[in-house]
Order: sequence, then structure tokens, then C-alpha cells
Amino acid sequence: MAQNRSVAPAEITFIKGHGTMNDFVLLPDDRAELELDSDLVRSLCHRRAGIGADGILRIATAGALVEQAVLSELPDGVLETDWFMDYRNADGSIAEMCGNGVRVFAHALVATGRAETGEVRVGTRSGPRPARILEHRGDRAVVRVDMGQPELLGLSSVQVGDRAFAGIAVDMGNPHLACVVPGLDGETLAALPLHRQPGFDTDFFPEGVNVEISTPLREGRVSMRVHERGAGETMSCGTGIVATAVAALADAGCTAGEVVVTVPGGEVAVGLTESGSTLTGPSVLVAEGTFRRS
Ligand SMILES: N[C@@H](CCC[C@H](N)C(=O)O)C(=O)O
Repeated sequence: MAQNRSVAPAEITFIKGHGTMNDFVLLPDDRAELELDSDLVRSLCHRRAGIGADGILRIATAGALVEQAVLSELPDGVLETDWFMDYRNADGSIAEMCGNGVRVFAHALVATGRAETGEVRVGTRSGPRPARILEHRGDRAVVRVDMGQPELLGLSSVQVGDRAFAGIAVDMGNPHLACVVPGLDGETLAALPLHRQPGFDTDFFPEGVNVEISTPLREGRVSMRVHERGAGETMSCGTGIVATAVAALADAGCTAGEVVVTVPGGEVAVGLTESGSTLTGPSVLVAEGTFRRS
């Protein structure tokens, strides 16, 4: 039963941050009192009329989100007292997970005194995603996230402009189609019309999909671009980066290894073992302030 839920206030305190330019508005709302509807999410994320972001990270305890009926129950492994990343895409839709978001969220927990530096428990709709702050210098941090076990779901394909690409469907808590394209180089990758929604198989992905296109693995590195469900093309996508590393390693005949993924917004490192995956990269907190709702 929702309790003490206020109507959305006229002024909302926010922090703005990004992880390899996948940018977020963070809303400190420990007791989950804010009515975070999709109109408010879209206003906050609007790049002309709002603050501008690929998504929203509400900071609340998991217990408060259950109490306010934002979550119907605690996801497996998440404790009532855990800080929970209540993630919304820029279009107002809810997503289960956000890899870059977890890095920025854990950094913000430490920067605002909600958690100690070191290992930080972060709850998500896909379960706990422990994060370790490896370096922390004020507004900048380097964070490693335990991203769990990627699940391979089979093969599908996408249409990007006049080209079709085959890919591996990977469940990272959220859905991905990671397409490693033989012979693709950085220049051709950069020219693909990924700003437009790629065509995908809606029977295979009834809830929509995040689409990654990448170069093949070369000396432990790939270059990738992404079109995100609910946000359009972004400069980086942490879950998509891990999905791409899985697909690039599979393409090279491996099920484990280290891959550095270059995205338009920077570089992130993935570690893949038989039992799980990690994502290591930067987090930057760039601003804080008050959003005035009109
Ligand atoms: N940018 C994120 C993924 C955000 C959610 C995604 N758009 C979805 O709808 O699944 C990341 O860093 O993983």
C-alpha cells in the first residue's frame, strides 16, 4: 500500500552524472516519496526544455520502493535496506538494468555520504549488482560492477539502413542483440545510421531490444555503437558493452576473456569468466541543482 506519497513537488533536487557520456539525472529520494511518472521523466530528460539525459536514476531504498508500491516485491537477492537504482529510460519506460548507471549510482552514493567507499551494494530490478569503487577523486571515480552471468538466448538479426546484421541475443537483465560484423572497420561503423530505430524481430523481442553493432575482436579490443530501447542512440551502454564482449569473444571461439570496448563516449573494460562478468569504467558527477517543474 502506497504511503505518504506526495504529489510531484514544484522543485526537485537532482545530480547530473555520466559514465562514458551515457548521461543520467539522479534523483535523491530515499523514501521514494516522489511521484515519478513518465511525464516527469520525459521533462527531466528533455535535451532542450529539461536537464537532458538518457535516463533517470532514482536513489531510494528498496524497502521504501516496495512500501510505495513502485516495486511489487523485492527482486531476488535484494535486501530492504539496499540502495536501489530505480531506472527509467528517457521516454519514461522502465528498464531492468543499466550498467553505466550502476557505476554512476554507486559513485553518487559515496559522494553524498549514503555509502562508504569500497564495495557498494546496488539493488536493481535484475537483482543485486555489487559495485567496487576502485578510485575516487571527488567528482570523478573509477568503478567496477559485478554484472552477473550473461544469458545467451539464440540468434536474430536487425536492419540498419540498407544493411542487415546477424547477432547474438544476450540477456543482461535487459535484452540485447549484439552484432559483431565481420570485416567492419571503425569508419564504416561510424557511418551507420544508428540514430534511427533499427528494424528487429518483435516476436523474438516482444519487450523491445537494445541493439549493438561492433567490429570483430582484434588484440583484445572492439569498437561498438548502440541504439538503446527507450533512449535512441547513446554514446555508451554498459549492459550492451558486456553483451558485445560476450558476442565478440564467442565470434573468436572463446567463452571467457578480457575485452576493452571503445564507444563514442570513451572506453570500458569487460571481464568475462565461466560464471560471471564485470564492467570497469569511469563515472563523472558534473552538476547538482534544482529542477523547476512547470
Ligand atoms: N544505458 C544502459 C541501459 C539502459 C536501459 C536500456 N535502454 C533498456 O531499456 O534496456 C546501460 O548502461 O546498460
